[in-house]
Amino acid sequence: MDPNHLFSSHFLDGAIASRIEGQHRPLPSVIVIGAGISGIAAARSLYDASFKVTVLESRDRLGGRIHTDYSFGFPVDMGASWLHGVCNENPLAPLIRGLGLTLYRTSGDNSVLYDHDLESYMLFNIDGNPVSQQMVIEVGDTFKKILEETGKVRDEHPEDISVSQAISVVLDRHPELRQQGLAHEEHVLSGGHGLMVQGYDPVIKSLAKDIDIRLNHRVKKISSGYNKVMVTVEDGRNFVADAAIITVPIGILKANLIEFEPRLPDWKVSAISDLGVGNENKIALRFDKVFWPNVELLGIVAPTSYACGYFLNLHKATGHPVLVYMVAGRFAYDIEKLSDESAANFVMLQLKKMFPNASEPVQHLVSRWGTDPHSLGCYSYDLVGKPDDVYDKLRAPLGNLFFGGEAVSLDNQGSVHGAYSAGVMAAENCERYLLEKQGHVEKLSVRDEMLETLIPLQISRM
Ligand SMILES: Cc1cc2nc3c(=O)[nH]c(=O)nc-3n(C[C@H](O)[C@H](O)[C@H](O)COP(=O)(O)OP(=O)(O)OC[C@H]3O[C@@H](n4cnc5c(N)ncnc54)[C@H](O)[C@@H]3O)c2cc1C
Repeated sequence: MDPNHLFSSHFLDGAIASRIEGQHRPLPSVIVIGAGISGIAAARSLYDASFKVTVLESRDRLGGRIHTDYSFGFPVDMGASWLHGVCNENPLAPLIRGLGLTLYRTSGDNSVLYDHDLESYMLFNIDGNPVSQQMVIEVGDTFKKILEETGKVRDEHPEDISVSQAISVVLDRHPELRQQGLAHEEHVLSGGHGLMVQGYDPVIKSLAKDIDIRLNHRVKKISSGYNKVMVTVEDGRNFVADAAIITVPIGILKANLIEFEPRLPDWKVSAISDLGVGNENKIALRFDKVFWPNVELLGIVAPTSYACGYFLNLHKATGHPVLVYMVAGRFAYDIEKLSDESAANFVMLQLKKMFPNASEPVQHLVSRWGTDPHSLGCYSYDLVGKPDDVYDKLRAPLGNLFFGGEAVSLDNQGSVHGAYSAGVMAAENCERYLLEKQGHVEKLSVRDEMLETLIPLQISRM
Protein backbone atom coordinates (compact mmCIF):
# COMPACT_ATOMS: atom_id res chain seq x y z
CA MET A 1 0.00 0.00 0.00
CA ASP A 2 1.29 3.49 -0.75
CA PRO A 3 1.20 5.07 2.70
CA ASN A 4 0.70 8.50 1.22
CA HIS A 5 -2.65 7.31 -0.02
CA LEU A 6 -3.71 6.98 3.58
CA PHE A 7 -4.04 10.71 3.60
CA SER A 8 -4.90 11.29 -0.01
CA SER A 9 -8.02 13.20 -0.88
CA HIS A 10 -8.69 10.41 -3.40
CA PHE A 11 -10.02 8.45 -0.48
CA LEU A 12 -12.58 11.11 0.20
CA ASP A 13 -15.89 10.95 -1.53
CA GLY A 14 -15.05 14.20 -3.26
CA ALA A 15 -17.83 15.76 -1.27
CA ILE A 16 -16.02 18.78 0.07
CA ALA A 17 -14.35 19.84 -3.13
CA SER A 18 -17.40 19.34 -5.31
CA ARG A 19 -19.75 21.05 -2.87
CA ILE A 20 -17.51 24.02 -2.37
CA GLU A 21 -16.55 24.36 -6.01
CA GLY A 22 -20.16 23.76 -7.07
CA GLN A 23 -21.07 26.99 -5.29
CA HIS A 24 -18.53 28.89 -7.46
CA ARG A 25 -16.92 30.29 -4.36
CA PRO A 26 -13.16 30.43 -4.00
CA LEU A 27 -11.72 27.61 -1.89
CA PRO A 28 -11.21 28.72 1.70
CA SER A 29 -7.56 29.50 2.37
CA VAL A 30 -5.59 28.86 5.55
CA ILE A 31 -2.06 29.77 6.61
CA VAL A 32 -0.46 27.32 9.02
CA ILE A 33 2.44 28.73 11.03
CA GLY A 34 5.09 26.15 11.91
CA ALA A 35 6.01 22.91 10.11
CA GLY A 36 6.45 20.66 13.14
CA ILE A 37 4.24 17.59 13.41
CA SER A 38 1.32 19.69 14.66
CA GLY A 39 1.42 22.22 11.83
CA ILE A 40 1.98 19.57 9.19
CA ALA A 41 -0.88 17.46 10.59
CA ALA A 42 -3.15 20.52 10.49
CA ALA A 43 -2.06 21.33 6.93
CA ARG A 44 -2.55 17.70 5.82
CA SER A 45 -6.04 17.66 7.24
CA LEU A 46 -7.01 20.89 5.48
CA TYR A 47 -5.30 19.93 2.22
CA ASP A 48 -7.15 16.61 2.15
CA ALA A 49 -10.38 18.53 2.71
CA SER A 50 -9.55 20.60 -0.41
CA PHE A 51 -8.71 23.84 1.38
CA LYS A 52 -5.96 26.06 0.03
CA VAL A 53 -3.13 25.73 2.55
CA THR A 54 0.23 27.46 2.88
CA VAL A 55 2.63 26.56 5.67
CA LEU A 56 5.16 29.17 6.82
CA GLU A 57 8.16 27.72 8.63
CA SER A 58 11.09 29.67 10.08
CA ARG A 59 13.68 26.87 9.85
CA ASP A 60 15.37 25.57 6.74
CA ARG A 61 13.90 22.12 7.41
CA LEU A 62 10.62 20.39 8.32
CA GLY A 63 9.81 18.68 11.60
CA GLY A 64 10.59 21.22 14.34
CA ARG A 65 11.27 19.31 17.54
CA ILE A 66 11.33 16.16 15.44
CA HIS A 67 14.76 16.19 13.86
CA THR A 68 16.14 13.03 12.32
CA ASP A 69 19.79 13.71 11.50
CA TYR A 70 21.43 11.64 8.73
CA SER A 71 25.01 12.91 9.00
CA PHE A 72 26.17 9.60 10.54
CA GLY A 73 24.96 7.87 7.38
CA PHE A 74 21.82 6.53 9.08
CA PRO A 75 18.94 8.12 11.01
CA VAL A 76 19.50 9.48 14.52
CA ASP A 77 16.67 11.38 16.21
CA MET A 78 18.03 14.45 18.02
CA GLY A 79 14.54 15.51 19.11
CA ALA A 80 11.66 13.11 19.71
CA SER A 81 12.56 9.45 19.27
CA TRP A 82 9.94 7.43 21.20
CA LEU A 83 6.33 6.73 20.38
CA HIS A 84 4.73 6.98 23.82
CA GLY A 85 1.82 4.56 23.81
CA VAL A 86 2.45 1.70 21.38
CA CYS A 87 -1.21 0.86 20.81
CA ASN A 88 -3.91 1.15 18.20
CA GLU A 89 -5.49 4.08 20.04
CA ASN A 90 -2.37 6.14 19.37
CA PRO A 91 -3.43 8.60 16.64
CA LEU A 92 -0.09 8.02 14.88
CA ALA A 93 -0.50 4.24 14.76
CA PRO A 94 -2.27 4.12 11.36
CA LEU A 95 0.45 6.20 9.72
CA ILE A 96 3.33 4.30 11.34
CA ARG A 97 1.71 1.01 10.33
CA GLY A 98 1.04 2.21 6.81
CA LEU A 99 4.65 3.30 6.36
CA GLY A 100 5.87 -0.08 7.62
CA LEU A 101 8.05 1.56 10.28
CA THR A 102 9.50 -0.54 13.08
CA LEU A 103 9.28 0.24 16.78
CA TYR A 104 11.74 -1.06 19.35
CA ARG A 105 9.87 -1.29 22.65
CA THR A 106 12.05 -0.14 25.56
CA SER A 107 9.30 -0.44 28.15
CA GLY A 108 5.87 -1.97 28.53
CA ASP A 109 5.03 0.45 31.33
CA ASN A 110 2.34 3.08 30.76
CA SER A 111 3.70 5.93 32.87
CA VAL A 112 5.45 8.96 31.44
CA LEU A 113 8.60 8.54 33.48
CA TYR A 114 9.04 4.84 33.17
CA ASP A 115 9.95 4.58 29.53
CA HIS A 116 12.73 2.04 30.09
CA ASP A 117 12.48 -1.44 31.60
CA LEU A 118 15.19 -2.09 34.14
CA GLU A 119 16.23 -5.55 33.02
CA SER A 120 18.17 -3.94 30.19
CA TYR A 121 19.66 -1.12 32.25
CA MET A 122 23.31 -1.25 33.34
CA LEU A 123 24.07 1.18 36.15
CA PHE A 124 27.51 2.21 37.41
CA ASN A 125 28.22 3.80 40.79
CA ILE A 126 30.00 7.08 41.30
CA ASP A 127 33.40 5.33 41.18
CA GLY A 128 32.57 3.69 37.88
CA ASN A 129 31.91 0.22 39.30
CA PRO A 130 28.85 -1.72 38.11
CA VAL A 131 25.87 -1.69 40.47
CA SER A 132 24.35 -5.17 40.92
CA GLN A 133 21.26 -5.90 38.84
CA GLN A 134 19.47 -6.80 42.08
CA MET A 135 20.11 -3.28 43.38
CA VAL A 136 18.93 -1.71 40.10
CA ILE A 137 15.67 -3.70 40.33
CA GLU A 138 15.21 -2.73 44.00
CA VAL A 139 15.75 0.96 43.24
CA GLY A 140 13.31 0.62 40.35
CA ASP A 141 10.68 -1.01 42.57
CA THR A 142 11.11 1.73 45.15
CA PHE A 143 10.78 4.33 42.42
CA LYS A 144 7.49 2.74 41.33
CA LYS A 145 6.19 2.67 44.92
CA ILE A 146 7.05 6.34 45.40
CA LEU A 147 5.22 7.16 42.17
CA GLU A 148 2.15 5.24 43.37
CA GLU A 149 2.22 6.97 46.75
CA THR A 150 2.74 10.37 45.10
CA GLY A 151 -0.39 9.72 43.04
CA LYS A 152 -2.31 9.14 46.28
CA VAL A 153 -1.02 12.42 47.75
CA ARG A 154 -2.12 14.19 44.57
CA ASP A 155 -5.63 12.71 44.87
CA GLU A 156 -5.85 13.84 48.52
CA HIS A 157 -5.05 17.48 47.68
CA PRO A 158 -7.65 19.47 45.75
CA GLU A 159 -5.17 22.33 45.31
CA ASP A 160 -1.93 22.08 43.29
CA ILE A 161 1.25 21.20 45.14
CA SER A 162 4.70 20.83 43.66
CA VAL A 163 6.03 17.38 42.84
CA SER A 164 8.84 17.81 45.35
CA GLN A 165 6.32 18.72 48.08
CA ALA A 166 4.27 15.63 47.27
CA ILE A 167 7.37 13.44 47.41
CA SER A 168 8.33 14.95 50.79
CA VAL A 169 4.90 13.93 52.11
CA VAL A 170 5.41 10.40 50.75
CA LEU A 171 8.87 10.11 52.29
CA ASP A 172 7.62 11.39 55.66
CA ARG A 173 4.89 8.77 55.61
CA HIS A 174 7.14 5.99 54.30
CA PRO A 175 10.73 6.60 55.47
CA GLU A 176 11.66 3.17 54.07
CA LEU A 177 11.24 4.62 50.56
CA ARG A 178 13.87 7.31 51.15
CA GLN A 179 16.10 7.11 48.06
CA GLN A 180 17.22 9.44 45.34
CA GLY A 181 15.26 10.60 42.35
CA LEU A 182 11.87 11.17 40.76
CA ALA A 183 9.06 13.40 39.81
CA HIS A 184 5.36 13.09 39.17
CA GLU A 185 3.50 10.36 37.43
CA GLU A 186 1.11 10.94 34.65
CA HIS A 187 -0.53 8.13 32.73
CA VAL A 188 -0.29 8.02 28.99
CA LEU A 189 -1.70 5.76 26.32
CA SER A 190 -1.28 2.04 26.92
CA GLY A 191 1.28 -0.17 25.18
CA GLY A 192 4.49 1.21 26.65
CA HIS A 193 7.19 3.15 24.84
CA GLY A 194 8.72 2.29 21.46
CA LEU A 195 11.78 3.81 19.77
CA MET A 196 11.25 4.72 16.13
CA VAL A 197 13.97 2.53 14.63
CA GLN A 198 14.05 4.36 11.27
CA GLY A 199 13.58 7.74 13.01
CA TYR A 200 10.51 10.00 12.96
CA ASP A 201 11.48 11.63 9.65
CA PRO A 202 9.43 9.29 7.39
CA VAL A 203 6.30 10.26 9.33
CA ILE A 204 6.97 13.97 8.73
CA LYS A 205 7.82 13.46 5.04
CA SER A 206 4.71 11.41 4.42
CA LEU A 207 2.40 13.92 6.09
CA ALA A 208 4.06 16.82 4.25
CA LYS A 209 3.75 15.32 0.76
CA ASP A 210 2.41 17.80 -1.85
CA ILE A 211 1.74 20.54 0.71
CA ASP A 212 2.90 24.10 -0.04
CA ILE A 213 5.48 24.60 2.72
CA ARG A 214 7.67 27.71 2.65
CA LEU A 215 10.89 27.15 4.58
CA ASN A 216 12.97 30.07 5.91
CA HIS A 217 9.76 32.09 6.41
CA ARG A 218 9.88 33.40 9.97
CA VAL A 219 6.55 34.94 10.94
CA LYS A 220 6.92 38.28 12.72
CA LYS A 221 3.36 39.61 12.78
CA ILE A 222 -0.20 38.28 12.57
CA SER A 223 -2.97 40.81 11.82
CA SER A 224 -6.57 39.66 11.80
CA GLY A 225 -9.84 41.38 10.98
CA TYR A 226 -12.51 41.72 8.26
CA ASN A 227 -12.65 37.91 7.94
CA LYS A 228 -9.05 37.80 6.75
CA VAL A 229 -5.67 37.16 8.35
CA MET A 230 -2.50 38.84 7.15
CA VAL A 231 0.75 37.19 8.16
CA THR A 232 3.98 39.15 7.79
CA VAL A 233 7.30 37.34 7.53
CA GLU A 234 10.79 38.54 8.39
CA ASP A 235 11.62 39.98 4.97
CA GLY A 236 8.44 42.08 5.03
CA ARG A 237 6.33 39.99 2.65
CA ASN A 238 2.66 39.51 3.54
CA PHE A 239 0.52 36.38 3.15
CA VAL A 240 -3.26 36.70 3.32
CA ALA A 241 -5.83 33.96 3.99
CA ASP A 242 -9.29 33.38 5.46
CA ALA A 243 -7.84 31.91 8.67
CA ALA A 244 -4.55 30.94 10.31
CA ILE A 245 -3.44 28.11 12.58
CA ILE A 246 -0.59 28.95 14.93
CA THR A 247 1.54 25.97 15.97
CA VAL A 248 4.79 27.64 17.03
CA PRO A 249 6.28 26.33 20.31
CA ILE A 250 5.06 27.82 23.58
CA GLY A 251 8.63 29.09 24.15
CA ILE A 252 8.24 31.34 21.09
CA LEU A 253 4.88 32.68 22.27
CA LYS A 254 6.23 33.29 25.79
CA ALA A 255 9.14 35.27 24.34
CA ASN A 256 6.69 37.50 22.38
CA LEU A 257 8.55 36.87 19.16
CA ILE A 258 5.37 37.27 17.15
CA GLU A 259 3.38 40.51 17.25
CA PHE A 260 -0.40 40.20 17.18
CA GLU A 261 -2.62 42.94 15.75
CA PRO A 262 -4.98 43.42 17.56
CA ARG A 263 -3.07 42.39 20.69
CA LEU A 264 -3.90 39.05 22.25
CA PRO A 265 -6.51 39.40 25.01
CA ASP A 266 -5.23 39.29 28.59
CA TRP A 267 -6.69 35.82 29.28
CA LYS A 268 -4.70 34.39 26.33
CA VAL A 269 -1.51 36.14 27.46
CA SER A 270 -2.01 34.74 30.99
CA ALA A 271 -2.53 31.22 29.64
CA ILE A 272 0.74 31.50 27.72
CA SER A 273 2.64 32.68 30.80
CA ASP A 274 0.98 30.08 33.08
CA LEU A 275 2.73 27.17 31.34
CA GLY A 276 6.34 26.17 31.94
CA VAL A 277 8.92 25.14 29.33
CA GLY A 278 11.45 22.43 30.14
CA ASN A 279 14.68 21.47 28.43
CA GLU A 280 16.39 18.27 27.34
CA ASN A 281 19.39 17.70 25.11
CA LYS A 282 21.06 14.83 23.36
CA ILE A 283 24.71 14.26 22.53
CA ALA A 284 25.03 11.44 20.01
CA LEU A 285 28.42 9.73 19.62
CA ARG A 286 29.26 7.41 16.72
CA PHE A 287 32.09 4.92 17.29
CA ASP A 288 33.89 2.67 14.84
CA LYS A 289 33.14 -0.36 17.01
CA VAL A 290 30.99 -1.36 19.94
CA PHE A 291 32.87 -1.68 23.26
CA TRP A 292 29.92 -1.51 25.64
CA PRO A 293 27.57 -4.27 26.86
CA ASN A 294 24.45 -5.26 24.96
CA VAL A 295 21.95 -3.42 27.17
CA GLU A 296 19.48 -0.70 26.23
CA LEU A 297 20.68 1.89 28.73
CA LEU A 298 23.86 2.74 30.57
CA GLY A 299 23.79 5.08 33.55
CA ILE A 300 26.27 6.37 36.06
CA VAL A 301 25.17 7.57 39.48
CA ALA A 302 25.78 11.34 39.72
CA PRO A 303 26.86 13.11 42.92
CA THR A 304 23.69 15.26 42.79
CA SER A 305 20.45 15.16 40.77
CA TYR A 306 21.77 18.16 38.75
CA ALA A 307 24.37 16.33 36.66
CA CYS A 308 22.26 13.31 35.96
CA GLY A 309 22.43 11.88 32.45
CA TYR A 310 22.29 8.44 30.87
CA PHE A 311 23.27 6.73 27.65
CA LEU A 312 20.79 5.19 25.24
CA ASN A 313 22.47 2.35 23.37
CA LEU A 314 21.19 2.74 19.83
CA HIS A 315 23.16 -0.33 18.80
CA LYS A 316 20.67 -2.55 20.58
CA ALA A 317 17.69 -1.07 18.78
CA THR A 318 19.18 -0.21 15.38
CA GLY A 319 22.46 -2.12 14.98
CA HIS A 320 24.45 1.13 14.59
CA PRO A 321 27.44 1.76 16.93
CA VAL A 322 25.97 4.87 18.55
CA LEU A 323 25.45 6.00 22.14
CA VAL A 324 23.12 8.93 22.83
CA TYR A 325 23.73 10.79 26.08
CA MET A 326 20.59 12.49 27.40
CA VAL A 327 20.48 15.36 29.87
CA ALA A 328 17.57 17.42 31.18
CA GLY A 329 16.75 20.53 33.21
CA ARG A 330 19.40 23.08 34.25
CA PHE A 331 22.14 20.65 33.24
CA ALA A 332 20.73 20.63 29.70
CA TYR A 333 20.94 24.45 29.56
CA ASP A 334 24.53 24.39 30.85
CA ILE A 335 25.56 21.82 28.23
CA GLU A 336 24.32 24.25 25.57
CA LYS A 337 26.93 26.79 26.64
CA LEU A 338 29.72 24.40 25.60
CA SER A 339 31.05 24.03 22.09
CA ASP A 340 30.12 20.77 20.35
CA GLU A 341 33.66 19.55 20.90
CA SER A 342 33.60 20.33 24.64
CA ALA A 343 30.15 18.76 25.07
CA ALA A 344 31.38 15.57 23.40
CA ASN A 345 34.53 15.60 25.57
CA PHE A 346 32.40 16.00 28.70
CA VAL A 347 30.27 13.03 27.69
CA MET A 348 33.37 10.96 26.97
CA LEU A 349 34.58 11.67 30.53
CA GLN A 350 31.31 10.18 31.83
CA LEU A 351 31.68 7.18 29.55
CA LYS A 352 35.28 6.60 30.57
CA LYS A 353 34.22 6.40 34.22
CA MET A 354 32.36 3.23 33.23
CA PHE A 355 34.69 2.04 30.46
CA PRO A 356 38.22 3.38 31.01
CA ASN A 357 39.37 1.92 27.69
CA ALA A 358 36.53 3.45 25.66
CA SER A 359 37.65 4.42 22.16
CA GLU A 360 37.16 8.00 20.93
CA PRO A 361 34.04 8.72 18.86
CA VAL A 362 34.48 9.23 15.12
CA GLN A 363 31.57 11.69 14.89
CA HIS A 364 29.31 13.56 17.27
CA LEU A 365 26.06 15.55 17.23
CA VAL A 366 24.87 17.99 19.91
CA SER A 367 21.35 19.42 20.27
CA ARG A 368 20.57 22.84 21.77
CA TRP A 369 16.79 22.94 22.12
CA GLY A 370 16.77 25.49 24.97
CA THR A 371 18.54 28.27 23.06
CA ASP A 372 17.42 27.24 19.56
CA PRO A 373 15.60 30.41 18.39
CA HIS A 374 12.96 28.27 16.65
CA SER A 375 11.95 26.35 19.77
CA LEU A 376 13.27 28.08 22.95
CA GLY A 377 12.68 24.92 24.96
CA CYS A 378 11.73 21.36 24.66
CA TYR A 379 8.42 20.49 26.29
CA SER A 380 5.64 22.46 27.95
CA TYR A 381 4.89 21.48 31.54
CA ASP A 382 2.41 22.35 34.28
CA LEU A 383 3.54 25.05 36.68
CA VAL A 384 2.49 24.57 40.29
CA GLY A 385 -0.76 26.39 41.04
CA LYS A 386 -1.64 26.95 37.38
CA PRO A 387 -5.35 27.61 36.78
CA ASP A 388 -7.36 24.51 35.78
CA ASP A 389 -8.47 26.06 32.52
CA VAL A 390 -5.02 27.05 31.24
CA TYR A 391 -5.09 24.51 28.39
CA ASP A 392 -8.65 25.42 27.38
CA LYS A 393 -7.63 29.07 27.18
CA LEU A 394 -4.45 28.29 25.28
CA ARG A 395 -6.42 26.23 22.77
CA ALA A 396 -9.37 28.60 22.39
CA PRO A 397 -9.60 30.23 18.94
CA LEU A 398 -9.74 33.99 18.49
CA GLY A 399 -12.08 34.56 15.57
CA ASN A 400 -10.24 33.19 12.56
CA LEU A 401 -7.03 32.44 14.51
CA PHE A 402 -6.68 28.83 15.73
CA PHE A 403 -4.04 27.37 18.03
CA GLY A 404 -2.25 24.02 17.67
CA GLY A 405 1.08 22.61 18.93
CA GLU A 406 1.99 20.15 21.65
CA ALA A 407 1.18 22.60 24.45
CA VAL A 408 -2.50 22.77 23.50
CA SER A 409 -2.96 19.00 23.30
CA LEU A 410 -6.04 17.81 25.21
CA ASP A 411 -4.31 15.06 27.20
CA ASN A 412 -0.78 14.46 25.93
CA GLN A 413 1.23 17.66 26.05
CA GLY A 414 4.94 17.33 25.35
CA SER A 415 4.53 14.38 23.00
CA VAL A 416 4.55 13.82 19.26
CA HIS A 417 1.13 12.16 19.21
CA GLY A 418 -0.29 14.94 21.42
CA ALA A 419 1.08 17.58 19.04
CA TYR A 420 -0.31 15.66 16.07
CA SER A 421 -3.82 15.44 17.57
CA ALA A 422 -3.72 19.09 18.57
CA GLY A 423 -2.93 20.01 14.94
CA VAL A 424 -5.73 17.85 13.57
CA MET A 425 -8.16 19.30 16.12
CA ALA A 426 -7.20 22.89 15.26
CA ALA A 427 -7.68 22.07 11.56
CA GLU A 428 -11.10 20.55 12.19
CA ASN A 429 -12.20 23.60 14.17
CA CYS A 430 -10.86 25.85 11.45
CA GLU A 431 -12.61 23.82 8.72
CA ARG A 432 -15.90 23.98 10.59
CA TYR A 433 -15.55 27.72 11.13
CA LEU A 434 -14.84 28.43 7.46
CA LEU A 435 -17.47 26.06 6.11
CA GLU A 436 -20.08 27.56 8.40
CA LYS A 437 -19.13 30.98 7.13
CA GLN A 438 -19.71 29.72 3.60
CA GLY A 439 -22.99 28.10 4.59
CA HIS A 440 -21.77 24.47 4.68
CA VAL A 441 -22.58 22.98 8.06
CA GLU A 442 -21.98 19.28 7.43
CA LYS A 443 -18.77 17.74 8.67
CA LEU A 444 -17.40 16.09 5.63
CA SER A 445 -14.30 14.19 6.54
CA VAL A 446 -14.17 10.42 6.25
CA ARG A 447 -10.43 10.25 6.77
CA ASP A 448 -10.60 8.62 10.19
CA GLU A 449 -12.49 5.65 8.80
CA MET A 450 -10.00 5.32 5.97
CA LEU A 451 -7.16 5.22 8.50
CA GLU A 452 -8.58 2.18 10.30
CA THR A 453 -6.40 -0.61 8.98
CA LEU A 454 -5.66 -4.13 10.00
CA ILE A 455 -1.89 -3.97 9.53
CA PRO A 456 -0.30 -4.51 12.97
CA LEU A 457 2.38 -2.21 14.44
CA GLN A 458 5.80 -3.80 13.97
CA ILE A 459 7.45 -4.07 17.37
CA SER A 460 10.78 -5.70 18.11
CA ARG A 461 13.00 -6.30 21.11
CA MET A 462 16.38 -7.93 20.70
C1 LIG B 1 15.03 16.44 22.91
C2 LIG B 1 13.57 16.12 22.78
C3 LIG B 1 13.15 14.82 22.96
C4 LIG B 1 11.81 14.50 22.84
N1 LIG B 1 11.43 13.19 22.94
C5 LIG B 1 10.17 12.86 22.66
C6 LIG B 1 9.83 11.49 22.50
O1 LIG B 1 10.70 10.61 22.59
N2 LIG B 1 8.54 11.19 22.24
C7 LIG B 1 7.57 12.15 22.11
O2 LIG B 1 6.41 11.80 21.88
N3 LIG B 1 7.88 13.46 22.20
C8 LIG B 1 9.16 13.84 22.46
N4 LIG B 1 9.50 15.16 22.46
C9 LIG B 1 8.45 16.16 22.30
C10 LIG B 1 8.03 16.32 20.85
O3 LIG B 1 9.18 16.43 20.05
C11 LIG B 1 7.18 17.57 20.71
O4 LIG B 1 6.09 17.54 21.62
C12 LIG B 1 6.58 17.73 19.30
O5 LIG B 1 7.49 17.38 18.30
C13 LIG B 1 6.14 19.17 19.15
O6 LIG B 1 5.58 19.37 17.88
P1 LIG B 1 4.95 20.78 17.51
O7 LIG B 1 4.55 20.71 16.09
O8 LIG B 1 3.94 21.16 18.54
O9 LIG B 1 6.13 21.83 17.72
P2 LIG B 1 7.48 21.99 16.86
O10 LIG B 1 7.93 20.67 16.38
O11 LIG B 1 8.41 22.77 17.68
O12 LIG B 1 6.99 22.81 15.59
C14 LIG B 1 6.80 24.19 15.63
C15 LIG B 1 7.44 24.78 14.38
O13 LIG B 1 7.26 26.21 14.40
C16 LIG B 1 8.42 26.79 13.84
N5 LIG B 1 8.49 28.20 14.22
C17 LIG B 1 8.91 28.75 15.39
N6 LIG B 1 8.80 30.09 15.33
C18 LIG B 1 8.30 30.39 14.10
C19 LIG B 1 7.94 31.61 13.45
N7 LIG B 1 8.07 32.78 14.05
N8 LIG B 1 7.48 31.55 12.18
C20 LIG B 1 7.33 30.36 11.54
N9 LIG B 1 7.64 29.18 12.12
C21 LIG B 1 8.10 29.19 13.40
C22 LIG B 1 9.55 25.95 14.41
O14 LIG B 1 10.74 26.08 13.66
C23 LIG B 1 8.95 24.55 14.32
O15 LIG B 1 9.28 23.90 13.11
C24 LIG B 1 10.85 15.51 22.55
C25 LIG B 1 11.28 16.82 22.36
C26 LIG B 1 12.62 17.13 22.44
C27 LIG B 1 13.06 18.54 22.15
